[in-house]
Amino acid sequence: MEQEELLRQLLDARSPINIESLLDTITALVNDCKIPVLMRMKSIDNFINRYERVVESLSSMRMKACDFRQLKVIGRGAFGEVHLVRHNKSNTVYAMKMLNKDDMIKRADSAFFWEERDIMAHANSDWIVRLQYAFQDPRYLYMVMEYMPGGDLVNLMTTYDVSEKWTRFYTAELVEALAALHEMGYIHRDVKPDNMLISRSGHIKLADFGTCVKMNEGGVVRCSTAVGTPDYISPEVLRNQGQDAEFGKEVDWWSVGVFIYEMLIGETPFYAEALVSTYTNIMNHKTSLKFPDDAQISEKAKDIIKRFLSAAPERLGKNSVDEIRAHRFFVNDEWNFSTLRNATPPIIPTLKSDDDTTHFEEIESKDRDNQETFQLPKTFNGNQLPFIGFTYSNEYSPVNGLKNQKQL
Ligand SMILES: CN(C)[C@H]1CCc2nc(NC(=O)c3cccc([C@H]4CCCN4C(=O)Nc4cccc(C#N)c4)c3)sc2C1
Repeated sequence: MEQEELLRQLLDARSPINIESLLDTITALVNDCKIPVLMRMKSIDNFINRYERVVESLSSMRMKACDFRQLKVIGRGAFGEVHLVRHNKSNTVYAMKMLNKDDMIKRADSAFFWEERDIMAHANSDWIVRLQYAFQDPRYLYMVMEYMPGGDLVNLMTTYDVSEKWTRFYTAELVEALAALHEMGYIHRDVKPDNMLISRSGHIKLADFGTCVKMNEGGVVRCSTAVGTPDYISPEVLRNQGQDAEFGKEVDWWSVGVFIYEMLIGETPFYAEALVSTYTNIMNHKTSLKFPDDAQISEKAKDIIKRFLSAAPERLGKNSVDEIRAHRFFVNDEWNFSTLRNATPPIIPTLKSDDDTTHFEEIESKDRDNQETFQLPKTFNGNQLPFIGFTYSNEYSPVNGLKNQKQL
């Protein structure tokens, strides 16, 4: 029986001792010990002599960056970039996010990517960008994700004057996407147009889950760091900065209110030159929330914005997603929440090819990966340990290969 159970864990993509994780472990150990000062110790020198070539040949057989052709930089974040790439073997185009391990170690910030990896790997939802592969080398983590050729909603808002009809459609899709994420037990905490991407069909998906956090059984999160982008952050997350605060998924519904306002008015409701003034406006939202007199915005749009931009206990969505879906702002004669996925989106991206990037801003690549920025550590720091278990494949991998064998 133990044999069976052990074999099951080796083949289970979610098990910490699945084969991909064990291969990560031996690779990490060799990379962390293969430094001259450590190899003066006999036991380490013997270990490296036995395993160095094993790990080299292993790495040549596993997925690596050069299996992909870099086509274009399509995005940049705090610890890395997203590139449009083409997989040499399948010729398929993907968005490949690269996170710099050195930066994460230096900033002691090397755990946020687990939620992003797990959500995109296991969501299996039309509303969440899918992870095809995750792999790594001594310098970077790589997430190979589906390419969203329509770009993000920031780009859409700067390209078009968004009508209430369009806003209704994108807000409904955002509500469904957040409902799916909350259903998985996560709060996003950084909902903003930059994280809503348009697929080839014109429907949107949530992306960039670095700020996500798992709710506990009570559906709340105890966490002091205020994470998120100032303009979209809810008052309760702001107020409790530093102290151990408890908040729930309603923080995401606040951001939906900011999103609707921004699409209809053209700027965020609490924007101010100085950051501290933005915070003050958010804390005093009861008095600071204003609609410009010349804004063409319907009463029902104003109402839903006010219902989202209210204190947590009475915020729309606090009790259920259905109370959001029932709001009269969404009433229209073309779709409802159950037919939304089949409705015709406002914009269907016109694409000349599968690697068309016209809907993404030009970004020059910061090619910092020249060697000198990468100095060998002086002693064993275990710098590769935080990344063990990150490697994942949505399809063929040693794990699935073994699973498909008859004898298992
Ligand atoms: C402070 N700690 C705790 C952490 C809080 C959360 C966090 N997130 C980070 N994130 C990053 O460092 C990062 C790197 C590249 C791109 C992107 C996004 C921002 C720009 C575009 N982007 C993105 O993910 N795009 C994307 C994603 C999926 C598909 C497609 C396509 N097509 C495009 C983010 S660093 C960091 C620190």
